[in-house]
Amino acid sequence: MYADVILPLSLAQTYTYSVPEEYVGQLQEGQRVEVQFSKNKHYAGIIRRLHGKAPGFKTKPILSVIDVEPLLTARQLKLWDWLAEYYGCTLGEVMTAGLPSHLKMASETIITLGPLFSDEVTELSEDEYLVVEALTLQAELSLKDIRDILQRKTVYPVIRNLLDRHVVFPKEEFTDRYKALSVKCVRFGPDFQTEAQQASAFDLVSRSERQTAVLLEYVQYHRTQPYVRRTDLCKRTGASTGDLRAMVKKGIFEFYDREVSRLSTDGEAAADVKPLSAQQERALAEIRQHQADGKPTLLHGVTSSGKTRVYVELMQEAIAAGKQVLYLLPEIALTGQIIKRLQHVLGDKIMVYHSRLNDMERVEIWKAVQTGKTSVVGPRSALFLPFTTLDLVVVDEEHDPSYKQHDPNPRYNGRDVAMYLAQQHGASAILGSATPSLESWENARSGKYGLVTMTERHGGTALPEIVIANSRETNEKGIHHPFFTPTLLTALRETLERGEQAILFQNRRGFAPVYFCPTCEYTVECVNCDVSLTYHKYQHRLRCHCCGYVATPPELCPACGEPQMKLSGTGTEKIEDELKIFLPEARVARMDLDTTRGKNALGKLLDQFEVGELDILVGTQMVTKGLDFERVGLVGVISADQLLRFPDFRADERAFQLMTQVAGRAGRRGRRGQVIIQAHEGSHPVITDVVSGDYANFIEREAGNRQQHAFPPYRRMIRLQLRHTKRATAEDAARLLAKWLAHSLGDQLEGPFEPSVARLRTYYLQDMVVRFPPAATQMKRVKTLIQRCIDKLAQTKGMSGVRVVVDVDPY
Ligand SMILES: Nc1ncnc2c1ncn2[C@@H]1O[C@H](COP(=O)(O)OP(=O)(O)OP(=O)(O)O)[C@@H](O)[C@H]1O
Ligand SMILES: [Zn+2]
Repeated sequence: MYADVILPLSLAQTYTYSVPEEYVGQLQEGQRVEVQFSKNKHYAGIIRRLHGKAPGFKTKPILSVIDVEPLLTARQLKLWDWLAEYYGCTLGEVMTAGLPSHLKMASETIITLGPLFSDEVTELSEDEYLVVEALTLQAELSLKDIRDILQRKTVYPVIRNLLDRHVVFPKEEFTDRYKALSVKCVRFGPDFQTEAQQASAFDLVSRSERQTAVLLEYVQYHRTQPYVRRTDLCKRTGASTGDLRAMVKKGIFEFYDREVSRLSTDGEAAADVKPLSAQQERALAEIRQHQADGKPTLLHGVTSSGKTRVYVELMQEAIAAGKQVLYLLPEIALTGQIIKRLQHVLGDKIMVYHSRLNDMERVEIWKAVQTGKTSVVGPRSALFLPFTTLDLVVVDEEHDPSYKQHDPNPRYNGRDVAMYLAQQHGASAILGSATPSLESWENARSGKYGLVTMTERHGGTALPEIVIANSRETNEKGIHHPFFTPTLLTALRETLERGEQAILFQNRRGFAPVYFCPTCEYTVECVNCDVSLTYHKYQHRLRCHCCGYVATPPELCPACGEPQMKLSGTGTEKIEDELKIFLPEARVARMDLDTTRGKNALGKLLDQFEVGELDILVGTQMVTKGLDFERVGLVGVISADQLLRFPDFRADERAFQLMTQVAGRAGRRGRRGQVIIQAHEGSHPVITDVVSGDYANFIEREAGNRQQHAFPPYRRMIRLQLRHTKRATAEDAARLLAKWLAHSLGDQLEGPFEPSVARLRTYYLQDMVVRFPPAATQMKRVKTLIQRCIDKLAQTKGMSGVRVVVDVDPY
């Protein structure tokens, strides 16, 4: 008997091993087994198939069985198959993306003793004991070391047991594992424990209306909530922390820190949700109709129309029926308010899966999901969890480009995989956005999806007023500023005077994207990539935004020796910097990749903005995503032209989405918000549609353009990228491959050509693009052809080192 095993490698789909007599009858698909790969390398692989067909080579035996029960469900294996097939990658690459590293073990995996380990952990087997003893002496060991220590070939089952019992840990996740999050809460002080004492507290505060209100609210709120957070109490009564402190001084209250798990709300009771508005009721009824017809729904609701409340209603229902829900979000939106809102109403029934979790937390969620009782909110990686009773899949902000994984394989689109997953489970699916992607809009138009629209903002607030400021505008002295028009500055001042907040959007981080010599026009470029280095003022460094290369800015021009290097272009850092000159009093913070790298940095920033410790938030596209703040009165788009100039067939769509989304952050409650878009080309049709909020007009024109120029979704698209460290080899390979492909594809093939960044991380790049009609048979034909040609290239003399990256739906 033989087993085809998936290994975390990108060579072949599976690797065949023989099943030793002792394991026959024990093995199942989806189980992990330990196998030897090369001479010295062991892996935990996953059984994909068991069969009796001997391969044409001598097989190695399976060394040990790691799992008693399969780790992967049959559905997951099918999903993996589909991903590998559709996106043209290996199952091993899917495995690498889909399994928490805790569950992948390989010879080089390093383990250490867990910090909670004490000698009291008994019931260690003899082998386990040996490992633990070695670890107390040596701090860390690789699985290979352990094989030597135990003097046996197979150590994975031993390690698995130790991992499961948290005696040992894979090393990578040692950082901040036990840092529990805590929240400040309020409770009665020791002298106010009885009802009589509590009644007397009212006398103590009778002179202060505010404190009386706080006390009253506390008593009532505490009836429904096991814990009362300080911030909640302040919010509900309008009291300040100072008011509460005064009451602590009187001994009535005391503050305490309550630890909360980062994974769940720790059994906190779910709160009641607000009743649905008429618009939400109607949307819900329509969604149910589409569900009954077995169709996914596209929920197109303007910004702040209250789409989340609609999802929550459906999620509650599914969860109450004992089923699972998967709520997908773009990664960046995950830190914030939406999580709080979901947990507020769904309590510990929903867990948050995101990239900032450590591996142990991931495994914890994996196991919880496997029981079929836990629902999940997460980014695209949550699609790989072992759902068993999935009933509803929500894809929020479905238009968001970050659903696509660009690198490495599998280069999948989370939204599209979500649709497959939903279908696989017979779950209903909802895609939501204020600016639906053209693909989804087209699916709705063709009747494949049901369409539900919400045109009003919740609470009847008007959509913000959008005005265009000409970038060339000068002030009263005739002076022109490169990125602050007088219109924007005036509006900023007025906003702050009203006590409101502002958001400024510029899609470029750093201080200035170009550092050049005005004398000879030399531009400092990355040594690894064909891009100019971005100047970061705060660190006084030049950085490559493609590969991370860092350099000190040269004082003299490296080409001509002139000492007057200059900066050009505008990044978020520069905007933040210059704001200090125009608005010295304003409290400004920046939100981009550079300021949000730390584990909790982003959450902290958003909290500060929420409670009003900041006046202006300057940021990249991060600030456009799903933020819901009460007091944002103004949104400024620093340069619309920059968004529209992007060299991509989706540039217009992206620009429309970004501007509409960021505009939607303004005036979400109460006063109507204001949006200022700075542009040279203010009459660009995309800007006109953003200003009038005319999605229909925009999308119909966009659909027409794409149809006319044969772009997705009216054509399928596959991009091939060849990479090699020698330019000539990359070019030769590209020419060869293109010749073979063109033979069958004719003018469906474009290229080869150099992409706009022609060298990346020391590799020279050559691109080609295949566009073809969307029939499924075509897809199969093209992919088979591509694979054949790539195989042929690999066998061509001198070309074996050329890497070919296949990207299906590369957008
Ligand atoms: N039924 C309701 N009762 C009370 N408040 C509501 C209700 N529905 C929505 N809201 C409030 O309206 C605001 C906007 O809702 P929400 O954030 O869900 O909008 P959205 O459609 O997701 O917007 P965006 O696409 O801009 O993210 C939120 O502050 C939310 O709390
Ligand atoms: Zn670089």
